[in-house]
Amino acid sequence: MIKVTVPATSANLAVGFDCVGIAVTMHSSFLFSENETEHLSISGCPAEFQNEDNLVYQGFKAACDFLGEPVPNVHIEINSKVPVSRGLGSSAVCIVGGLAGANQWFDNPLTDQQLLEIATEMEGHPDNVAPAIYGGLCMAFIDSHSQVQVVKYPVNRHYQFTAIIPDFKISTADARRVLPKQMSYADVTHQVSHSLLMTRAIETGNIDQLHTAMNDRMHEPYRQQLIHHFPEVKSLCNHSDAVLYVSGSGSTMMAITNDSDNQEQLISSIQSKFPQWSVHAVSVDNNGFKSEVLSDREILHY
Ligand SMILES: Nc1ncnc2c1ncn2[C@@H]1O[C@H](COP(=O)(O)OP(=O)(O)OP(=O)(O)O)[C@@H](O)[C@H]1O
Ligand SMILES: N[C@@H](CCO)C(=O)O
Repeated sequence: MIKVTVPATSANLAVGFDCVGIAVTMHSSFLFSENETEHLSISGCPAEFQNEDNLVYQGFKAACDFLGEPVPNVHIEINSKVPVSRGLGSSAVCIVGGLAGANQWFDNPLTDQQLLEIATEMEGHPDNVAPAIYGGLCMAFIDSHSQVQVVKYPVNRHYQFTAIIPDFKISTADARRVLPKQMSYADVTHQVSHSLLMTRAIETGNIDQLHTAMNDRMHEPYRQQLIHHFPEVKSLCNHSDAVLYVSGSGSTMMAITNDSDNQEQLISSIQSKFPQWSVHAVSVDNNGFKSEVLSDREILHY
């Protein structure tokens, strides 16, 4: 039996739309085993995803196709801690999980770069799949030769991340539909300068610079209409000196602090104002996905 563990990812970091994402310590795991009765069965996820269209299976199949191998009859057990359509990269987690499961099945012939290329094609943009594969804060883009380039940036160890997860979904497709088709030169200049400052402030731990940097003009102004209570959350963050951004395409909002008292104060203020939401303190996952073949003894523990 094969086990793959994949971290959730938080994309965009405000001014890094479609090219920056960070892996965090919230994980989903996937078990792959031979299926002796049918070509596919899936357990552990909502019934609506227990079919051929399941993204874990689609990833599994894509890797088999890439390798020119017949798709094995498989049972997939999903244990997902990453909420669906909440801006924490659940689709990227599934795609990377399926690709890595098939790769392990055939003794890992694919490199991480090849997994990245296939995953990016499936997801449409690399900002979630890159950190799910490599861990840490990744800047990733498709270059003029159609290759996916990735650069990892350091994250200052004094920062704390808090995922504020509302009780409603926003699908990425819906959140992309509200975006304008064009930007002015002035807005592009704003975006480039602020994203450079963002990566620098993330590295140095200068939270004042991070406040200045995370002022997005590409997507957050348009997506805030989909995230009820964004202004109230922002105001609570201001009281705790926390920087706030829309994680991926929402609905999760990610807060960054550099003082643990501020983080605790923020968590308790969000919990009392929005008791139906979940709030998680998370750290950076620097490793990315992990795949392994479980021993008989380990299988017994499942
Ligand atoms: N546990 C799961 N089991 C099966 N499919 C899942 C699971 N979690 C997510 N998915 C798939 O991922 C889709 C959600 O992807 P979507 O891009 O809308 O949101 P997201 O990836 O969570 O958010 P974002 O890309 O903004 O971080 C679901 O419709 C489903 O196809
Ligand atoms: N960069 C993507 C992340 C969500 O998949 C977006 O904001 O639409």
